[in-house]
Amino acid sequence: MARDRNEVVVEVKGLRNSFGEQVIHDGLDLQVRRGEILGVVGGSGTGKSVLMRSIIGLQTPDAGEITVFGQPTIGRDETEATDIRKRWGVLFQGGALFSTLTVAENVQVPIKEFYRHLPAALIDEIAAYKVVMTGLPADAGPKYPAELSGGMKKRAGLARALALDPELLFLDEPTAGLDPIGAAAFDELIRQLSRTLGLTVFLITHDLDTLYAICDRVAVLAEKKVIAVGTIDELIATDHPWIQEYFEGPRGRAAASTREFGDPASADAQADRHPTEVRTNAADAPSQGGSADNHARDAAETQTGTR
Ligand SMILES: Nc1ncnc2c1ncn2[C@@H]1O[C@H](COP(=O)(O)OP(=O)(O)OP(=O)(O)O)[C@@H](O)[C@H]1O
Repeated sequence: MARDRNEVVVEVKGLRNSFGEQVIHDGLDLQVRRGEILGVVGGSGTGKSVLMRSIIGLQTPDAGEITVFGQPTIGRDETEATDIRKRWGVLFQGGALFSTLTVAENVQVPIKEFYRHLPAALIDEIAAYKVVMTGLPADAGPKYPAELSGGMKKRAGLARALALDPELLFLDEPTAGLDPIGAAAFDELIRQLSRTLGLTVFLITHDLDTLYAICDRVAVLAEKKVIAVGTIDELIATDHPWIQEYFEGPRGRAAASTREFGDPASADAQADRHPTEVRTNAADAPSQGGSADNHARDAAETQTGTR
């Protein structure tokens, strides 16, 4: 049965997060719709990763409501939380693979966690399929992360995120650290997978090329909330200074010109837009909190949470 592309898959209402005196989010609202690739941007330290961690249950907010697939995620008992978690995959910043496991074993971690009674041969087969699905050569399965290039590590992390056939994919800066060709290839992979598998994608990025190439809508974090959501053209039409500087500055213009000169991926993305809504509020520039040790933190989370 065809799925309603206006269905809200993730809904965040009135989110508040703080660390001691530092308030990260206050009154943050956001919706992610079925089948869209939603880019999430904002200055460093504006709380993009904390938002993602709140949605996936790694961060307990001070206040607010979060529903995923129509079900509240805060305060659920373990069984209910597990049932929801099975339906999403996460690629953390840096890939966060277990360094002592091979690629195939990394991909098997969530399968064994959630479906421990599956026969070993079937788990092997599923993992091998996911490895190939992300464009890795079949012989990458027995390799350790240290033997892989940066781009291959990202693909291995993506294979693990896809292990359970998720409907919803969270990606935290997936192209960070990749060369432009590798980044464009990874963008294309995400776009293809999202189309083929009907995935909904929540994608944190600083990469303007990624936004133009594959995102249906973009949410801008600033001033402790989501100050605007819409297509890039709609965002550019707003007069918020950070949005203007971001999209109309030299790097933004360079990324836009790539689109204008016929990048096929972005042309498709533009042609298949969802109905959009643009909201903006106060015109102040966003706060620029420092964000230390994100990579170490994500790796630590992966050690405990597998995704
Ligand atoms: N566990 C934590 N304890 C204390 N402060 C934290 C914690 N997690 C995040 N922060 C702080 O919250 C703020 C937002 O962090 P977050 O990692 O979400 O930012 P970000 O927008 O993803 O930044 P970047 O673009 O640099 O990755 C930062 O100031 C960060 O230092």
